Order: sequence, then structure tokens, then C-alpha cells
Amino acid sequence: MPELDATPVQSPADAGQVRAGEPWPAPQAPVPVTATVLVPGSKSETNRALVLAALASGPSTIVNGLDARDTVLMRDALRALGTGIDESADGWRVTPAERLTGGATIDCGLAGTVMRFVPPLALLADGAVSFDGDEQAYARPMAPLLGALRDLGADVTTSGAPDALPFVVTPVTGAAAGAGGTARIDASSSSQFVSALLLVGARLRGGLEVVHSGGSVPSLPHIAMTVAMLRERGVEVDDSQPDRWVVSEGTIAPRDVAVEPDLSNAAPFLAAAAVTGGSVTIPHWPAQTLQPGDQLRDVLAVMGAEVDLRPEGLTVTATDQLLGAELDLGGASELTPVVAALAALARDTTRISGVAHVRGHETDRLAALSTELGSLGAKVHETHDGLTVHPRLMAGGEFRTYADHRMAQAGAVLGLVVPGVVLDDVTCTAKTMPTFVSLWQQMLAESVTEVDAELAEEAETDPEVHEPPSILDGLLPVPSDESRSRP
Ligand SMILES: O=C(O)C1=C[C@@H](OP(=O)(O)O)[C@@H](O)[C@H](O)C1
Ligand SMILES: C=C(OP(=O)(O)O)C(=O)O
Repeated sequence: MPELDATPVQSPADAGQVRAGEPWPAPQAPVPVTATVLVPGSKSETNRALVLAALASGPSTIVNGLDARDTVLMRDALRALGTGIDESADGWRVTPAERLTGGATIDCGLAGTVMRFVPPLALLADGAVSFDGDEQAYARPMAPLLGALRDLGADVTTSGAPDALPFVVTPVTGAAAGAGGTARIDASSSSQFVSALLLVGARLRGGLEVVHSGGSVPSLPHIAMTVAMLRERGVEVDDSQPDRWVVSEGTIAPRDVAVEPDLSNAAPFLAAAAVTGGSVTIPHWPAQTLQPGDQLRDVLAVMGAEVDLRPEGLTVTATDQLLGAELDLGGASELTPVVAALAALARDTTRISGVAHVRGHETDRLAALSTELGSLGAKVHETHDGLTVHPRLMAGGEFRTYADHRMAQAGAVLGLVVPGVVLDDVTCTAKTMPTFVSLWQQMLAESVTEVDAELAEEAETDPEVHEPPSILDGLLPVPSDESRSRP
């Protein structure tokens, strides 16, 4: 994550044209999608930067932090614990509390990073902290983290299902307050349990050892991001052994940072190029990054698209073939829904593996994808750790999003080429991208303008053509159903 010298990437405010629960007819692409899309900041980097700034030894500034539901919830949570956060056009100035304060109820919404990263902060608070969230969040795995907090001496009580939201964390008082030690967890259902404990580890007396035992830990690049961001702030972390991380006790240095664009949130826009025969550029794509979304470059290349990373950004250009592929997405499981949509539009079968744990994401993503892709006509099988997607000719219909921003992104991609796809709710994209609908519409409008400009240029050079036709006049043939839906 760069220090504060990168150009801030800003997106326009959302037009706010869709209301929650209102069906959203996903727009079909009238022409191949050809556009440049500025993607807002990374959710994962923003929420780590906020937590680390709240635990640091002095104030930090965060520029290009993501402004979305998950990061509003994080800022509200940290403020409720006593952190000062001033938001201005120059960024967010975060001033750590002298001592984190108890007594608050934290709303975690449906945000994994809030429900996992904030409870360990309660170990440092001067009183009990309560946690609640969306009803759908009650189903997300929490038990390994709550068990680790108990091992570290906290009292954790739940008022709903055992070891799930809502819960209250009461820290140890007296001489044992704020002590570290060893936390043994099974992180096979989420890497966020490990990241959560590592983020607070340096502030615990004696530091913290985190040991995983169980099936393989998913999303390892997200743990690597946590470790790197701790080291950037002077914290010593030993990750030399698999499944074991040791954070030494020490100061977390304040650091002014610019957040990178969210590469996982670039997925639907890049997929739009691949499925419509177009070309999309995402400016400020980092040459080196800790974000697992960078794996999109490999995924799209293996599926047949041309991928070109230059200093000005990443450009993905469709070729005449969108291919099925064997894809282990265990490191970048956030990409599963959009990649499954791509797979449903590909020439042949795709097998996605390594993502059993996405059953515990915003919704059971394997079930949701197989149901919704299946209802539009694709043949989809759930496997023990993923999906097999056999493309079939698809037809429009309702596409349910299950309050999951990435299901909505997948539905929007399908709607570009399958006529009549209607999302039951697109406003769930506000979880990480409140500007999704306006960016999507801008992308399509820019593609049309691009084609109009090309036609005008042709008209100038071709004496046979006097009046440049406009795509907006409906003069350009719309792609046939066959070329829209590629199977
Ligand atoms: O630490 C993070 O910022 C994240 C880790 C991953 O969680 P899981 O390990 O639960 O997949 C990822 O899917 C999520 O979107 C963000
Ligand atoms: C799994 C995701 O989010 P969360 O941070 O809520 O776990 C996601 O964004 O795909």
C-alpha cells in the first residue's frame, strides 16, 4: 500500500436512481463495451488502514479511502470506541483514543471486516462492547474468533445462536488486562479470523501467537496484506512457518496512506469487456499489489481475453473466444460470483475450486450462484469446494441477489448479453460500491459515444457516407442473440 504520494482516485457520487427492493432491469450492451472506469478504493485496504490508524501511536491520514457501507460501519465502530475521525476533501484524519472506550453497541451490518476486525479491539477497551448486525450476518461464521477471544481472557456472551452475532465482549480487568499469549483457531472458514487477531496483536502485552489447525486457510493473500500493512507500520511479524503467525508487542507507527483502487470491484467492468467483445481500462491498476483481485489478470487471460498492464492502467480486450477454464479461486474467492457469470457465457465448461468457504460469505454463494445461473438456463453443479458451470443458451428472468453485492455484479454482467435479466435488488452493491449503477451506466454511455465517434470518423474518410449515423438513433444493428450469449 503506497505512502501518501499517489494520485487520489475519485469516483462521482451515485445518482441514487434505484431504491432498495426496486427491481433493476440490467441494461443490455447496445455495442461492445469500450470504456475507462475509475474504480473506488479497496475495501480491504481501507478497513485495515482505519483499524491500524486507530491503534497507532499518533494521528494518520487516509486518502482515497472507500466510502461505502462496509467502511462507514468501520468508521462508526471506531468512533464508538473513542477514535477521532475527521473527514475532509484532503482525506480522513484518524486520531487514536488515549484508551478505547467500552459501553457501545457496534453495528457490523453484513461486513466481514467489521464483525471480525473490531471484536479483538474490545480486549483493549475499558468496558464491555456489544456487537450486532444484519439478520443475514447472524449466519456468518464467528465461532473460531470468539473462542480465541475467550482464550485471551475475555468473557463472550451471545444472545442468539451459539457463537454468532449478536454478542458481547467483556475484556479482562485488573492486572491481566490487555495480555496477549497464544490463540489457537480453525481459520478454514475465513482468513479474517487470523487478520483480526494479528491487527491487534502488537498492542497486547507480550504480543500474540496465532496458530491455525484444521482444513486449509482460504484467502491467504488477505493475510499477507495484513502482515505487510503491519510491517509498514514498524510491527514485527514472524510468518516464516505455515499456519502460524507471531506478532511482537510494540508500537504501531502512524502512517499517511493512499488506498489503491479495489481490484475485486473492477471484476464486473473487466468482465463486461470480455463478454461483449469490447475493451475496458481500469486506471491506476497497481504494478505491484497485495490485493488478491490482481488475480483477475490471470483468470481473464486463461479465459481467452487479452490483458495488458501498463503504467496508465490495466486494459482487458476481448478476443473472439471466451473459453472455459479450470480455476482454483481459493486465494481470491471474492471473485467467484463474477467469474461464474463469465463461465456461464463461455464456450465450454469451467470448474471453479478452492472456495468451499464462500458458503459463509454474504450469502451461501455456491447455492445462490447455482440457483440463479440455473434459473437463466446455465447448467451448474455445486461441488464440495466450488462450482462446475456448463454454459447453455440463456434466457432472461429474475436474478436474485440475496443482499450480496457480488451476486448483483454477476447479474449485471449476465444482463449485458442475455436480454431481460432483472435483478431483484441492485442496491446491495452499496456494501462496497454505492456508485455501481452510475458507473455501469457511464460505462455503457461511453461505449456508445466511442462507436459514434468511430462512425463519424469513417464518414469523414469515406466519401460515400455523408451523414454519420448515430447509434443513439438506433441505426446500428444490435448484436444478434447468438452473439450476445456465447455458448
Ligand atoms: O480480509 C479481508 O479484507 C477479506 C478477506 C476475505 O475473506 P474470507 O477469508 O472470509 O474469504 C475476502 O473474501 C473478503 O472479501 C475480504
Ligand atoms: C466476502 C466479502 O466480504 P466480507 O468482507 O463481508 O467478508 C466480499 O466482499 O466478497
